[in-house]
Amino acid sequence: MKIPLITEIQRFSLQDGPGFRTTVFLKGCPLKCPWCHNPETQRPTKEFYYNQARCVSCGRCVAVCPSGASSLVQGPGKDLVLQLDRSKCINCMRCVAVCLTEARESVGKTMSMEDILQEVLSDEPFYRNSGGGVTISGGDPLLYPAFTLGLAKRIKQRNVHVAIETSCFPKSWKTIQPLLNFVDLFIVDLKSMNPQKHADVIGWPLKPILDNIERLIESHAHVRIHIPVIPGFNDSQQDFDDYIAYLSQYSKQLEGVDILNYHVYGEGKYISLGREKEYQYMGVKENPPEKVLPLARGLKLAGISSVTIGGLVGITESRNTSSRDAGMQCVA
Ligand SMILES: C[S@@+](CC[C@H](N)C(=O)[O-])C[C@H]1O[C@@H](n2cnc3c(N)ncnc32)[C@H](O)[C@@H]1O
Ligand code: SF4
Ligand code: SF4
Ligand code: SF4
Repeated sequence: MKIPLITEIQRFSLQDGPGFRTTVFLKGCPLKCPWCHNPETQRPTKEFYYNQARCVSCGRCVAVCPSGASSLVQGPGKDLVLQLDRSKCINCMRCVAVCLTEARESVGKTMSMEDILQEVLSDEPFYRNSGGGVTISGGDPLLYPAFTLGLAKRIKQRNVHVAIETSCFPKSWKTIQPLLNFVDLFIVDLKSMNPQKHADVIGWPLKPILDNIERLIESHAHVRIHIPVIPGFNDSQQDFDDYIAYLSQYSKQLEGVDILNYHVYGEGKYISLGREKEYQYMGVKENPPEKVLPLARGLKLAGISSVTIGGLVGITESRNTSSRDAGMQCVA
């Protein structure tokens, strides 16, 4: 079984499903959404953040670096400054271990299934009181189907609600089907309805994703759709109409749709990972919330009962009640 690194276990999360949740972020994703706010979860291997503001140019990392990726060079004044050449880095993490100021921070932790379970189940009483549970996210949990299945099973054994947040990318339904018995809610991201744009920009075909959504619905799984609305990518009226036309076919079966307006929270992480050059959205302004209202209204008019802008923030529902029945924030 392929075991993922964990980038974070986020407690008291309100946006990754109903109620109070703990979200487990797995490291690794085969898609390449250029706006992704979790760039640290894209690569499956360990890497590190470098926060220049915390660096005191002590040179400890230079002394241990086996590849010459870290060096001290003359700065603009007389002082030496640290220079980091990530192209030489072999991710040995020695520099992280010796840095005393936390200018270097490791991303991706090795954890056993038992460690993860212990941490996520420590908030069981909060889940019961709020109708919450555990969300497995990333990266993409379906990159690690056996691990995700194992984790979901163990959490379900404690009668705790399990959600997974995924782009549903696998080309084979066989990867997803075994999860049906152990996952209470599939939160599926639909990044574009345009097959060409989907393949060109995200690097993955749209068709298998739509097939998987349809199979989930046919299997009576609880499904919420996330639509990230990204400036210049899928925020035109044509894009909105395409989403509405497709999702209206499933208006009665879907739990709901959450519209996620693009935000810039990932910017600092791209810089700390040394990937600012590949982040095409650096400096791109967020759309005003009213930009997505035509999409929200269109989805409501198409008969989708639960449509939110921003996700299920603060929703309370009793356990074993689907979010379809919950009193959630509705728009339009
Ligand atoms: C980081 S993804 C992880 C789970 C899975 N890989 C997916 O794409 O659904 C979690 C959610 O964050 C959303 N997201 C990613 N970057 C975003 C951004 N810059 N602004 C708004 N939402 C974003 C995605 O659309 C998805 O709904
Ligand atoms: S060990 Fe830390 S503080 Fe010292 S030079 Fe390296 S990054 Fe900067
Ligand atoms: S992780 Fe990279 S920069 Fe740090 S010591 Fe190892 S090779 Fe050098
Ligand atoms: S699929 Fe999710 S985790 Fe992967 S790049 Fe896209 S938004 Fe990020």
